[in-house]
Amino acid sequence: MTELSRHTTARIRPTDQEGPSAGPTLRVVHEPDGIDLAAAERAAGQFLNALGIATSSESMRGTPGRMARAYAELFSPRPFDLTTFPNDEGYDELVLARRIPVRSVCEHHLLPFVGTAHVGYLPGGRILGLSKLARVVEHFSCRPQVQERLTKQVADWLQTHLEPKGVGVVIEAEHSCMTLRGVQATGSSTMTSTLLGLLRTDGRSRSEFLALTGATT
Ligand SMILES: Nc1nc2c(ncn2[C@@H]2O[C@H](COP(=O)(O)OP(=O)(O)OP(=O)(O)O)[C@@H](O)[C@H]2O)c(=O)[nH]1
Ligand SMILES: [Zn+2]
Repeated sequence: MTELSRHTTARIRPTDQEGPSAGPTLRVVHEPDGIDLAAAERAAGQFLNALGIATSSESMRGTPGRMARAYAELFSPRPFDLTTFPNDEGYDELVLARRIPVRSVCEHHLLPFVGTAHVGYLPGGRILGLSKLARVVEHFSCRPQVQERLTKQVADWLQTHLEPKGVGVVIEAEHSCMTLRGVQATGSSTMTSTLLGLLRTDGRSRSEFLALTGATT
């Protein structure tokens, strides 16, 4: 079973199973392997105590529970409908959503990385509700991640479910594990990209996409 299928369920409602694969009511649900908040709270308390941090004061008594709920929230994306519309006008130029916020957690240190994503596609038979580009980014951000995988998962998922002529994803993010601690490279950011279909193979489309995202060829 792939990483994608293990974590992500895309359901088509029974009333609407006909038409292209990305029909108007494709329900996207993330099913984490199982969140036990009580166990997470106990573990968070032990973790803090093991680091010499007492949790007995009034102001910190609730901290293990808050930690458990905070991480559970970071790992629980909101379900959404992947709404698409027929491309009746045959629009065949780039659709690009820029500066979509990215908030994720690196899987090595469980520290946040934050930045922006530029997500674009060249339409095929259907166009996508614009907000869904940001929802797909959120969907794959809400789990322990590496930026390279996040970038590729967003692109691959759109390619599979929207079937456009091309997809491009560029992410620029600051990893707090690299800025607040460790090497302490304050202000550094990391860029990653995935280009698929015509955005990968057609020189003009590729250059246009990279120019509009501010990335260089
Ligand atoms: N490729 C990649 N690496 C990441 C990402 N997020 C964090 N890392 C890196 O994961 C690596 C883990 O390396 P380790 O040597 O095991 O961890 P460490 O001793 O804490 O390393 P330092 O951060 O260098 O102190 C670090 O180099 C992090 O910068 C990511 O999204 N992609
Ligand atoms: Zn890290």
